[in-house]
Amino acid sequence: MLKNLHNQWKRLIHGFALLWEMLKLAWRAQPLCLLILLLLQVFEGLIPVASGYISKGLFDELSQVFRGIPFTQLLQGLIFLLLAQAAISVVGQLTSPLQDYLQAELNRQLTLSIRQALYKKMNSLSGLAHFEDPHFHNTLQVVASHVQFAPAQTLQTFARLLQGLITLISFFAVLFLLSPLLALGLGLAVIPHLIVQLKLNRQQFSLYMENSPQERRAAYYSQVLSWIPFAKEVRLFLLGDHFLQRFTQTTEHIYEAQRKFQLRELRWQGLLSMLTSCVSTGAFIIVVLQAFSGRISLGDMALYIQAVDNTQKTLMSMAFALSRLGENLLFFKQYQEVQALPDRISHTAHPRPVPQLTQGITFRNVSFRYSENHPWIVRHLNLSLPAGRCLALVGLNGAGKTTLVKLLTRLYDPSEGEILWDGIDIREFEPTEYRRHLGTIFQDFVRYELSAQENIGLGATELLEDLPSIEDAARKAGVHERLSALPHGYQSMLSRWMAEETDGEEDEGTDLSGGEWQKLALARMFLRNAEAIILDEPTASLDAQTEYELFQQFRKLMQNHTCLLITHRFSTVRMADFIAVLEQGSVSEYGSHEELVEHAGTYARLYNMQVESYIGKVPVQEQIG
Ligand SMILES: Nc1ncnc2c1ncn2[C@@H]1O[C@H](COP(=O)(O)OP(=O)(O)OP(=O)(O)O)[C@@H](O)[C@H]1O
Repeated sequence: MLKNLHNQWKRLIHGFALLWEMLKLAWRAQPLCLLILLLLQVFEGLIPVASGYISKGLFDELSQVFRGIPFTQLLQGLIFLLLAQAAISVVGQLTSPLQDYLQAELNRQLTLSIRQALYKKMNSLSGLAHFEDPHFHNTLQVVASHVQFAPAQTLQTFARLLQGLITLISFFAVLFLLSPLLALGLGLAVIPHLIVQLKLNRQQFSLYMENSPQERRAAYYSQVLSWIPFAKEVRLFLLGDHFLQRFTQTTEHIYEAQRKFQLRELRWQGLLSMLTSCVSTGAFIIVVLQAFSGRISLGDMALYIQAVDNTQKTLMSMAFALSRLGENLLFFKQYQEVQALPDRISHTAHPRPVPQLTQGITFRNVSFRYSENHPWIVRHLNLSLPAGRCLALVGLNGAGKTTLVKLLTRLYDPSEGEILWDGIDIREFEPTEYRRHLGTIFQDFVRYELSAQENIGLGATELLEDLPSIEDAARKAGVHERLSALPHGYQSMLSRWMAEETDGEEDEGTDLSGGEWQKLALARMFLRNAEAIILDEPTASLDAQTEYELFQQFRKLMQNHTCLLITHRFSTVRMADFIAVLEQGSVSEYGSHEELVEHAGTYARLYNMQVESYIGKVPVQEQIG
């Protein structure tokens, strides 16, 4: 029991420490608003006790009339009391809208600064590991679902607590003067409330964490049902009802857990309300008996009855506010957890400047697995990519080609071994600085729901407004003609979902074909003009002729660039200076196309299989000649 109380106490202290942190953020966001709000709360907290004293005065005046004192003698006091009551009422009414405005302004600033800090933190995580960790997403789910309202609610609740505390202290002092025992009894009656609320808070937090994966699943199903990328397949595979059923089942599962918790809460609150009623009835009886025995005046009785009533109500509302506060502070705790996450990519205290690549990139004895519970994907791999040359990486599905790209781009660091850039371990560079030297396209490149110009311009944000450079990049990727012919040229929105007015004209938005999008992604990479180019299946959606033409041009354009190319199309692979075959996590063959064909190993087998599959359609000479 004592240990339990101690734990509850520790949690309460921790809750207040979190609240203090939140108040510091609010102070930084809008100090003046916060200060005025707090002063207004103190003022509002004193109103009930002031009203209580005015009531006492009125009742005492009234009892004097009953005792035969002429009304005219009492008039002056009566007018003063009525004016004071009117003043309190008017000021109370006036401060209410002001309070609403200040609260809203403070909420806006605080929510914005918390969201900014959250996304800044996300941006600072330079690796992918956290984004693929389910625990991280559970935490993020709680933060993301609360960030819109939790800071505001926390402040409101804090304001209510402060106001309640002022009211409580003032009435408590009044009651203490009447009977210290009575005041103590009322004070002690709140302890069970507090213990139960803290316990319920903890259970609610566990409920959030338990429900978090389900919430994510439900959010995903609702995306599948309503987002454009899923619309085609959902309709053609008739998946609508299936996903609706999954969504409903998952949501009902979440609701069931919430229902159980709320019923438990209801039971406890019912019990506590009975306790409160007993205590306040006892207190009323004591006050009334004191009045009947003549120990206190009629006005005193009115004041004490108000004091008992208000103390109880305030205690109840404070206990409720504490539970709200607890819930919202849990959000803040998760937020702090996200803020404290270390980047899983190593950062050196004294990063070295990234030199221009003159010798090449070398993988030296590199091994990698996604986590200790995952199998090795890359094992003791050695590979070199000479500067200014093009290396094609070949291997079956799942051989680890994309994983190598993730290592080279520092989305992950190798578990063992090192990757060298002109002999320097790439971990000695600052990741962002290092990435400026890379131009990378993944097979799952992003189709930004933005204009054509922005889609290319994002390759080098400093050139976002530089249309000639963007057009030049589009020309290199062979997509300039298509983009120029769009209704609003490069300003056309490549989205039917985010379309808006362009140059004062209605733009319904448009979409590109898969191959055109791929060319656009290539244009984005060309705009970057990086010295090392990494292309992970950049041409999967291009037709054979376009791919052939593009690579002819690509070789010319990339003459002085170092290039790592991953593709399953051997017609493209053979254009590379070197080819490496990846098997069972390491390089099994390395050489030029001719050397590897002659070697008659895996490469030759895969190459011949692909050529044979074309033979019926295209003359052999055209394929291998
Ligand atoms: N984030 C991840 N977490 C755990 N395992 C992963 C992750 N990403 C990839 N893998 C596993 O690593 C292995 C290699 O995947 P990778 O994407 O590197 O292969 P690939 O050679 O590029 O394949 P493909 O030719 O199909 O694109 C696969 O078995 C895959 O299941």
